[in-house]
Amino acid sequence: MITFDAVTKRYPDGTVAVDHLSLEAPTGEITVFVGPSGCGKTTSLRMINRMIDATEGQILLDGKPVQGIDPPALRRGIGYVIQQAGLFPHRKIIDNIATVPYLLGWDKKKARDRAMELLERVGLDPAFAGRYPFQLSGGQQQRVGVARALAADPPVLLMDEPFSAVDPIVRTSLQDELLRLQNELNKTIVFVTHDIDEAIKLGDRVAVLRVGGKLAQLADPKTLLAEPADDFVREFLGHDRGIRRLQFVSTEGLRLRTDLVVREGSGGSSEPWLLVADEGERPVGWLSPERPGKLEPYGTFLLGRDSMRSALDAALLSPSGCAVAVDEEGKVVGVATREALDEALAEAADG
Ligand SMILES: Nc1ncnc2c1ncn2[C@@H]1O[C@H](COP(=O)(O)OP(=O)(O)OP(=O)(O)O)[C@@H](O)[C@H]1O
Repeated sequence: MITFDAVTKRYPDGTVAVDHLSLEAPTGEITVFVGPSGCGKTTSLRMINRMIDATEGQILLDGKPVQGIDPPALRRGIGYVIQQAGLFPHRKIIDNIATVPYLLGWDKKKARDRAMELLERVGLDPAFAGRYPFQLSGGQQQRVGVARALAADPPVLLMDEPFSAVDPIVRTSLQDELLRLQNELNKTIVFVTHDIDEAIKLGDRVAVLRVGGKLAQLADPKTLLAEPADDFVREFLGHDRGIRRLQFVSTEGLRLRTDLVVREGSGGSSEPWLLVADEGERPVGWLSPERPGKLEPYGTFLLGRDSMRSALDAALLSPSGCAVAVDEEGKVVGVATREALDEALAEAADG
């Protein structure tokens, strides 16, 4: 657990970057610091590993003030990932990853074995081990940065805008990868971003900071979206707040119709749309009895696993306005009609 206890940072020129910040980043969870440019996110993060020292207040690591721990010893237990990875350009990937194990005096073979293990863990081809950073894409370098931070298995990981320099598709896959890794590793992670979508996706808890380094709100993403503390947070969350909230509404109890699912070639119905499924019960397309023989596109969501946001998206992908519920194998479970989606939305708005 990392505890900020009334932490203030005043730079020598008088700028107050962080102002009486008090919060806890629980063990094994991802705590995200988010806020507009200059609100003190990076300063807060760097005070944890003492790259910057607090002016007032204390930061405690599992109850021990970090100010009392020698910085090199402190940083051995804290992995650090920055934007654009910050890899050593003249070292091979394997040696970049093994940086901290080498510093800790591990023997070369053990350090390199560990680096190879991590290379795979972060989803990279072992063949990259012998390359240099410039021979990797930005996203691949970022994965190496994560592997390097994890090399000595530190319990704490600090990540400062680690994915902001890559394109949106690579960014999404890096975020997914981090969540997958965290599932296995359960590190205490503090993650800095200015992107609220990233904060909501990754954070178990999200700390919204305002310029002047004051905490505006600390909450889990669902609560943040449902109950912003004030106008600043509401504005920062943006106009899509309602839609984003649907990410946290389950599709589990959604009312489904199975009578609208038919086999190819079946005819005659008074329904405006029927979903055609193949022999293996997989969806093929929507059929309007008015236009026999012409199948229209469909959208699916995984029942109970995907959120209402995905179900709505699936409905919007089809002229039928209905979403197709499937199971883990992609087989049709039923169809959520507009009425069923409406009901669920009304319930979500109430709750
Ligand atoms: N060494 C310094 N000396 C004086 N002021 C500083 C120094 N470093 C940062 N600041 C100021 O402290 C405030 C907080 O900076 P910080 O880098 O922590 O913000 P941030 O939220 O991480 O911003 P960004 O999202 O733009 O990276 C800013 O006003 C910044 O100009």
